[in-house]
Amino acid sequence: MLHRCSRVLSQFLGRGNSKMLREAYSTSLHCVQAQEGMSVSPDVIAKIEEGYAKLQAAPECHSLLKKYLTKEVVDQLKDKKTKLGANLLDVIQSGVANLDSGVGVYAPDAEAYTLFKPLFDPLIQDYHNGFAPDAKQPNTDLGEGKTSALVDLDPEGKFINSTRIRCGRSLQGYPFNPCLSEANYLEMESKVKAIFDNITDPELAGKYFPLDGMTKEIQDQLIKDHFLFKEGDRFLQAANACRYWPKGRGIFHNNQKTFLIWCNEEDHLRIISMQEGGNVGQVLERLIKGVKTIEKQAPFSRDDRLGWLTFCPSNLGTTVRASVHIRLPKISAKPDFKSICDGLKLQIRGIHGEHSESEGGVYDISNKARLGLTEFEAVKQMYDGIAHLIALEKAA
Ligand SMILES: Nc1ncnc2c1ncn2[C@@H]1O[C@H](COP(=O)(O)OP(=O)(O)OP(=O)(O)O)[C@@H](O)[C@H]1O
Repeated sequence: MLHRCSRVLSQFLGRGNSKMLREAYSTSLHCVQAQEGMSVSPDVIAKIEEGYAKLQAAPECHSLLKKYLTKEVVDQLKDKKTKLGANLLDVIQSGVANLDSGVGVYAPDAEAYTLFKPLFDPLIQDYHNGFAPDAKQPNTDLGEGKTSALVDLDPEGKFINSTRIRCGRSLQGYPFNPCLSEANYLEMESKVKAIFDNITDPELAGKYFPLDGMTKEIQDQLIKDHFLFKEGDRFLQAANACRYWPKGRGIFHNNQKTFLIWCNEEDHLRIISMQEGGNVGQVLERLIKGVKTIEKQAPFSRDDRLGWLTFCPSNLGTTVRASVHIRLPKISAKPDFKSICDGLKLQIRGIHGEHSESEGGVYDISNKARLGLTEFEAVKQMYDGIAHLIALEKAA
């Protein structure tokens, strides 16, 4: 049996003192009793083996999961369990259910990254531009003092609709989605809400809107306007990441909706800065201020090798995805558009985010790698790549 205990500290939360909040936070971390001696049940092992066979038998599947879940890896890992009780099936089930996954794996808790490293390490190396098993994420450098170098990419407003930079953070002391209870979700939400209530900077201050109780109209409008996460993502659902929905989920935003924080979607927190146009420097400057404000009050999980820890290995390290919504009608019509973007280490998505299509010729283009480089370098990768694409478009 897995036992979790946590002490309620609501009497501390909500008071406007960040030191007090931080102390209250750290004394309420979870106590988790290890499950030593418990093995993985035969039916779970059978499902892992069936999953492996399903992937192998699917020619349409090109996920990194399929590439790196070899027979040897299955045999080596199928009977392993983390201290919180997560097994290989928890890691692979989304990619097995969704054969069109690009990555196909999630880490149910932080320990999964080390316990299941024969699967994670080569997959991480492949996704993050060759980040080797002995490589180490550099120290955090969000780009303080350097944002003025990122001048507006599109001062005439011909190509870029909007710019967005987000990063993810996991609250120390809590595992990731599949291992969280309903009480965990609610407790985390109340902790971060107290932190949000404490934001006083006029550019950042705003309000938290829980999903539970939000009208369908408001929710749909926020999604349509690109501010809020979608509901019912089949990749997350199959990863067991949507349990107790909408409990503990929500969005904080300032009045202008240029600084936003998602609570308990894929990651515990997603911190987002966005605005219309191509002024990357301004967007990054606001994100830096926001991240520094939040991290003063909440300790986040960071691994010496993998950097900031996230549920999906594609987000490890910096966790930064810096994107523009951009129209490049001439070059995006060319058959080599994707390979040009690959060469610039850029990822193309549709207008409504991952797994969506372009609309009206607008693409979401961002840095692809998030690990093995600093936060500023990740943003700069997008910045330089987009500057190059705009030059190609102008010349086409
Ligand atoms: N540059 C941008 N301008 C406006 N909206 C954006 C921009 N980039 C992304 N978005 C919007 O943000 C929302 C979330 O997108 P998406 O889920 O692809 O990315 P994400 O937040 O980086 O998370 P993940 O990579 O985990 O999916 C979507 O509505 C998407 O259209």
